[in-house]
Amino acid sequence: MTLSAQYLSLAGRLEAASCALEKGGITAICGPNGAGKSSLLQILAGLLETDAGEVTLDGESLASLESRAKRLGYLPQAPEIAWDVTVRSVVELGRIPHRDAATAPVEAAIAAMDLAGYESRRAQALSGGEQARVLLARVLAGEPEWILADEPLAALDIGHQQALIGHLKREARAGRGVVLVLHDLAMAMNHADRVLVLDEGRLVADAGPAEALSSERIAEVWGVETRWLGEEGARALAHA
Ligand SMILES: Nc1ncnc2c1ncn2[C@@H]1O[C@H](COP(=O)(O)OP(=O)(O)OP(=O)(O)O)[C@@H](O)[C@H]1O
Repeated sequence: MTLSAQYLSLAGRLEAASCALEKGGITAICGPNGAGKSSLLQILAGLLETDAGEVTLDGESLASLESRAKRLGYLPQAPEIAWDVTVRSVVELGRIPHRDAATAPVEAAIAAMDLAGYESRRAQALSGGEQARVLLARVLAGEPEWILADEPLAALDIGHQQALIGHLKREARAGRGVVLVLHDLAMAMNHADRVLVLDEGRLVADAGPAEALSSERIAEVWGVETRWLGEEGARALAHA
């Protein structure tokens, strides 16, 4: 049930980062530009080699795990669709690790990402946010145990952001692991169960959102004076 990283180091990108992530909740990875968030996510997904350290899934090294692609679904930062194919074909690619043509997960993913009616359209000709939803649907169609998504909310309008975070919360409650790189600290504060904060390649916090994203920590790591407004679960971040 655990995706675990031990002393991950990669020159200029990460320094001895260790964490043990659990299924059943949303973990957010936050930090300033260049802090190492995408690098950590790619390493957790088994897509980037480290100079030192190891990632294990339920105690087994990712490096030697044959079922990695089936168990870990990864969405890169600012993805683009480079192939001239239909929306449905892109979403169906999510089934490749399973080597099947199951339609129910494809339909469910299309519905979850509000893409009903888009199935026959050319994916390349969609807007940036629509393409982002198609690529998210591809990840969901693979029904991975872990969803690792780099800035999945960045291109989405507020309605689709709310819908996606609601969907990911339900996936987490249903027992999946969800790990999201987020720049929107209010989203992390309101929706994550746990927040990892990276600063210049070092993991400087691994705690619940209120502790990890305190105003003091934001000042220290991001160099910005802020204060949290509103109630728990509906906080907004204001410049102090
Ligand atoms: N392919 C690469 N080769 C070498 N260094 C890289 C590579 N990709 C990123 N870096 C460097 O590693 C550091 C961490 O980059 P990373 O993309 O992990 O940061 P990030 O926290 O995701 O940043 P952002 O918020 O800007 O997306 C940066 O200094 C970056 O310049």
